[in-house]
Order: sequence, then structure tokens, then C-alpha cells
Amino acid sequence: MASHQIENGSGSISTASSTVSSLESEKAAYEFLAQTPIKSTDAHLVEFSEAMRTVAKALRKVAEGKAAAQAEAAEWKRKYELEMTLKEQSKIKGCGSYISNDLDKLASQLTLETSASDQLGCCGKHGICSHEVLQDEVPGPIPRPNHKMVGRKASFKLSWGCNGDKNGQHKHDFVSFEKGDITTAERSNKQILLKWESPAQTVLFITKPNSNSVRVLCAEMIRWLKEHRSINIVVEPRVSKELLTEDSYYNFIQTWDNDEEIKLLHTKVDLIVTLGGDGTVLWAASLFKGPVPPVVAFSLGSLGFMTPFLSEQYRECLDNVLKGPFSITLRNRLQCHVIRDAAKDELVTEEPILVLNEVTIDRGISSYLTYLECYCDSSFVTCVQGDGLIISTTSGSTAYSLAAGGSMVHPQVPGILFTPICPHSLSFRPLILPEYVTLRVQVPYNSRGAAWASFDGKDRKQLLPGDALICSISPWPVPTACQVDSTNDFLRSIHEGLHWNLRKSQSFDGPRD
Ligand SMILES: NC(=O)c1ccc[n+]([C@@H]2O[C@H](COP(=O)([O-])OP(=O)(O)OC[C@H]3O[C@@H](n4cnc5c(N)ncnc54)[C@H](O)[C@@H]3O)[C@@H](O)[C@H]2O)c1
Ligand SMILES: Nc1ncnc2c1ncn2[C@@H]1O[C@H](COP(=O)(O)OP(=O)(O)OP(=O)(O)O)[C@@H](O)[C@H]1O
Repeated sequence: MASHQIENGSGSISTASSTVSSLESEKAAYEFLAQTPIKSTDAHLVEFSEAMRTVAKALRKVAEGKAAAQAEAAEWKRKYELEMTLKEQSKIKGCGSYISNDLDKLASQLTLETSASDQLGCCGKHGICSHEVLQDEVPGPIPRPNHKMVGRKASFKLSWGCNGDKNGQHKHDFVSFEKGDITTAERSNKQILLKWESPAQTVLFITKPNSNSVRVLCAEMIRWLKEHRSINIVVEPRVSKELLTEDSYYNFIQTWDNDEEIKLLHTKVDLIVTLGGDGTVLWAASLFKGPVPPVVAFSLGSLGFMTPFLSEQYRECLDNVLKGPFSITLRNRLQCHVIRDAAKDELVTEEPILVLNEVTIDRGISSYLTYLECYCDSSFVTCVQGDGLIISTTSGSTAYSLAAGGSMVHPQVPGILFTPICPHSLSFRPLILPEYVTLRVQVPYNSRGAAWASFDGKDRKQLLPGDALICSISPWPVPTACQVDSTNDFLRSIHEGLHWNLRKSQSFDGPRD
């Protein structure tokens, strides 16, 4: 039933009043029948009274249905409010609810220092807008939970190149309000630069499995980094085994044994190098449920939207990145919670999942249409009836969402894409919503089948009628190193990867006006 009518402000009044009026109409129909004695010979009256009874029954059904929808909507509203309260509480704590106690402890060992330029004014002496600098509170090695992993992490500074205004003070608010006139301030150059404040010491390699060329290149790059830059190397357990089987030279590499150590990786690793395609970047991001170190992605796949670096030029590229400063793209991720109807009395049910591309809710193997009710904050968006829905980041806009007819969006645009998959409707166009909203996709109780959610194309989870998925932008983006800058890299990948708007040029030898 359309529970949105109840959550939708004025809709709730109309739904409630129409339930009352259905009941009154039913009563009136029965009263009319009681007051009108009918003889068996009055054929037309018999027929009319039958029709009245049918109408009364139908009205009763409508009233019951609406009452059920009201109850269902009230229950969802309660769950949603619980979820929002929890989200607020996590915000106050300063990190997402998924950050484990270990990470909380770790966070308390780190301090967010205000940069020198912040003390001078936002832009600093050189017209560079500096932001937070993450540094160890006490110099020296941080305690090592495991001897296999290295300790200290390099600190760095992010800066936004900007022109500054007359006072040397850059306004972050785009909209200003002077003498009652609303104006938008000059946009700064939003390209973000990462500058090391202490040398990067530890590099994590994430590599595509089952590829000989990747294995060979990985071994070569590790050797080069160790011998030329004295870098500590961390690899996945699979890669560690492969390298050690190949040559005992690689004894210095480090790895992890369990998930607890993965949770602490971000405190040790200065840089992530990926060797593979976009899937390898997605895999690398999925290992980090909180902050992600900068990613340098080398292209060893076929498409490579998020892998701008050529593997043949790895020496030059790694030299530049380790020296810094270098441009990065801050890629937003979506934080997705599945809320089970069966666990409605609990606040947190399942661990949230972070996606870099998208979460897809589809019909899986069911041959029924997916029926999904969608809300944006507390407003009803629409009911999706079709193969499914893609909720995508702007980085994911060139992946599945594009195939389903969504727009391609520059990864630095702050938005969430809402793209239906094969909607059974002539007028269902994809939407782009602002990045600050929370989306809720609910499988209603009267849905004919279950739906399936998948996260960056992996980890399928069944959503039964009554279950819901809640998505919002995660506070932990994935910083990826750019080859040139965000815009140049994005345009190059849509030209080279998708042959966007490739068309033969018109000739000049035709007829002229
Ligand atoms: N019909 C479709 O286009 C379709 C269907 C299912 C999944 N996918 C995409 O595949 C992704 C998973 O990627 P995978 O490599 O693990 O699986 P995969 O090996 O099946 O590759 C999917 C393809 O999507 C490309 N891709 C992935 N992320 C991209 C991005 N952000 N921009 C442009 N292209 C991108 C990859 O390069 C690859 O060519 C999912 O997140 C989803 O976006 C697309
Ligand atoms: N380190 C990893 N561990 C496990 N699986 C991985 C890892 N890296 C990548 N994968 C998986 O391997 C698959 C292929 O990876 P990837 O997309 O990077 O290569 P590709 O298919 O050759 O590239 P392209 O899609 O551009 O042709 C993906 O499904 C990805 O999730």
C-alpha cells in the first residue's frame, strides 16, 4: 500500500480523512439498504440493493487497506527516526557507527591540528587554502599491535588552489549576502593538491588476481621501491605467498592475518598502489571501512576509468607521487545500511557497507517487477516498478548507472544519482540529488517478490518485503591520485574509454548557404 501518503506531510491528512469517509460511506450504504424494504418482485430494486452491498464491501476493503498502510507507514517512520537518531549520535561522536572500538581508540591517539595557514587566515601567505593536517600526537613510533606491520605514518597537507580576494581572505561560502543583494562569490580552483609533510614510508599493493602480467609487474615495482626509495611494502596475504614462493628476496614484505589487522591498515599505510582495472580500485576501497590512504591506480585492465597511470611509466609516476605535491580526486562513497523488518526493534542490525560506485536493488532471479518505495529524507520520491534501481556516486556514474541511461557526472560534483533500471513507465527519467540527503528504498509488504541489493557489483543481499536500504554519503571518501587533474583525467577517460561523442567531422566541400 502507498504508505508514502502518510509520511508525506499533507498526504497524511488526506489519507486519514479518506479512511474515515470510506467508513462513513459504507455505513450510509447499509443504512440505505435497511431503510428500503424490497419485495422479491421489484427486480430492479433487488439488482440495485446487490450493487449497494458490493459497494459497501468494497468500501470496507478500502478502509481496512488504508488502516493497514497507516500502520505500516507509522512503523517505517519509527524505524527511520531510530536510524536518523543513531546517525546523529555517530556524527556527534565524530565518526561513523561502523568504526569499531579499535578505531575509536586509535582516533584518540591522533589529533587534528590546525594548519599554520589557518592561523594566518584561510588562504595562508601564499593564497593556498589549507585544511586539516592529520599528525601523530607524539613523535616516534606508534604502538604496534602486530610485529608484521610497520608503525609510523607520514603526514600530509591538502590544499585547494585559489586566487584569494582583496584581503587575502578566501571566502568558502559561495553565496554572500551584502546590502540585501544575494551574490555568488568567485569560485576557487577546486583542484585539490596533496603535499607530504613527512616522507611517505609505507606502500600497500592491491593487485588483480590470476594475472601473470600483474604478478610480474608487482614483483618488479616492489623491488624498485625497496631498492631506490627504501619503502616498506605491505601486500595481501595471497600476494605475499606468491612472492615468497618465487624468491626469498621478498622476505621484507609485510601482510596481515585477520580482519582486525585490516581495520588498522589505514593507520600504517601512506599510499595504496593498485595494479588492475576499475574492479581492483573498487576492491582496494572495500578493504577500508573508514579513512582511505591516497590511491595510485595503474591501468592493467581493459577500460580503466579510475586507473589513470600507465604501468610502463611506473618509476616516473611513483617518483612524482612520493615527492609530491600531486593532484587528487576526492571520490565520495555511499554508506549503505540494510534494515531488516525481522529486526525492527534493534537499532543497528547489519554492518553498513561502503560503496565507491553504486548500490543496485534489482529483481534478482525473480520474474516479477521490482516494486520499491523510495524516500529522500522525509519526502516521498517515487515507486520504482521495473527491473530495479541504481543509487550511484558520481564516480559510479560512468559504470552501471551509465548503462541504465544515467548521466555521466564529473566525480567532484557533490551528488547522488538515482537511476532506474528498465522502468515500466514512459516518464521515469534518472535524477541527480544533492549529496547531503539520505535515501531510503523500501520493499513494501505487498510487493510480489523479494528484491536483491548488490554493492559495487558484489555481496548480494536479499531484501524481503518489509526490509529497507538506507544510503547516504559516507564521511570517508577515496582520494585517488590524478595523472593531470580531476577534470583532465575525467574527460580523457570518457573520450578514450567510451569514445564519447565520436563522430566523423562534416566535410567542407558540400553545398554552402
Ligand atoms: N550493465 C552494466 O554496465 C553493468 C552491470 C553490472 C555491473 N556493472 C558495473 O561493474 C562494476 C563492478 O566492476 P568490476 O570490475 O568489479 O566488475 P566487472 O569485471 O564485471 O567489470 C565491469 C566493467 O565496469 C567497468 N567499471 C567499473 N567501475 C567503473 C567506473 N566507475 N566507471 C566506468 N567503468 C567502470 C569496469 O572497468 C569493467 O569494464 C559495478 O560497480 C557496476 O557499476 C555494470
Ligand atoms: N585484490 C583483489 N582480490 C580479489 N579480487 C580482486 C582483487 N582485485 C580485483 N579483484 C576482482 O577481480 C575482477 C577483475 O578485476 P579488474 O576489473 O580490476 O580487472 P579487469 O576485469 O581485467 O579490468 P577491466 O574490467 O577494465 O577489463 C573484479 O571482479 C575484481 O573485483
